[in-house]
Amino acid sequence: MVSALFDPDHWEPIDLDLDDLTYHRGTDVSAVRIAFDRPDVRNAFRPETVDELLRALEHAKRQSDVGTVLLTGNGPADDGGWAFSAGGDQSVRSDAGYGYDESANQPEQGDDSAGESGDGGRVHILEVQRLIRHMPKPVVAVVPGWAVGGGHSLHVVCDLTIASREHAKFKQTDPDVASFDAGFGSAYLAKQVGQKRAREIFFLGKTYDAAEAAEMGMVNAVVAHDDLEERALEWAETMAGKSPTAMRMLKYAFNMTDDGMIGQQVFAGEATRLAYRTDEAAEGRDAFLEGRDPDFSDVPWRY
Ligand SMILES: CC(C)(COP(=O)(O)OP(=O)(O)OC[C@H]1O[C@@H](n2cnc3c(N)ncnc32)[C@H](O)[C@@H]1OP(=O)(O)O)[C@@H](O)C(=O)NCCC(=O)NCCSC(=O)CCC(=O)c1ccccc1C(=O)O
Repeated sequence: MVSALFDPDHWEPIDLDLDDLTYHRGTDVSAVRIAFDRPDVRNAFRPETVDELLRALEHAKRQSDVGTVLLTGNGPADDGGWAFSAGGDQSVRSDAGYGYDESANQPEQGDDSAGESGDGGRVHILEVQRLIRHMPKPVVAVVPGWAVGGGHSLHVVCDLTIASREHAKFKQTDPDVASFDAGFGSAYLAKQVGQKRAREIFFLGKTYDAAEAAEMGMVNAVVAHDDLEERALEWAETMAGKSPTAMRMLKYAFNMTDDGMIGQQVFAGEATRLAYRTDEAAEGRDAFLEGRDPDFSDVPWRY
């Protein structure tokens, strides 16, 4: 069983040789489902999990017939607990970051998905955050249980969050374990819930249920636990019916005001891609290739 909330009728597996995640593609909806699959540690992520997330998200990004990414956590654990993710796996954390399991296969050198391991530890969940942020399609956090620490930050950076009424719980333990997500996990959270609330979440470390999180503005919808994935799939179907270009441009427009020059660059890249489709662009390219001056005389100065 993948997860008690997983409906095998709607999904087929994608084989990326994953151990810490499951990865599926919708059979009748143009969505993928990526799920943490370490329920017995509340879906905490270790470096191997993060490498796999980077691979799965990059794969999802490149599927031009996939409109939505659902990110969730499988469950329940043997003790009945549910989790989206409890953040970085503290059992493999050292003073250099988070370490790989030495007894297992490590990423090969030159494997881009693994990145540089530097002095032996990794703190590369932030690369996952950036991939979600720049994903040219919506990413939905589907939260069936705990979203804690770095797991909380992941739901914050997703475009939408849908949460289990009965089991979803939101909590920031970063300062309890001497960690601090000083980017999207905190500063962007403050844009969602306001400065006082964001500071309360980090400084007091209280636990909030789905209804409280929705009231604060960091959760879009609270759904009966058993209906969680079905509702997420309905959202994916709704979004699949919309213009892919409009959705991509809107996502990047929402990002842009908070993302500085990188936000402008990402949005501008998409604008360039659209401009490349014009006759004007073809004329510029053809003139260069034919060794002549470009003739833009037929191109109107639009207003
Ligand atoms: C999530 C809890 C609140 C759940 O509580 P409860 O339901 O009572 O279950 P437990 O009995 O506590 O846990 C069950 C089982 O899971 C293990 N476990 C839970 N969380 C983790 C974890 N994060 N790491 C390792 N193991 C975990 C727990 O030990 C139990 O195991 P048993 O063997 O059965 O005893 C509660 O579990 C809890 O508070 N968990 C810790 C949450 C936490 O502090 N997370 C880490 C925050 S820091 C972080 O996430 C890294 C931040 C980060 O990503 C980052 C930030 C800035 C720069 C870079 C990075 C980066 O790249 O990493």
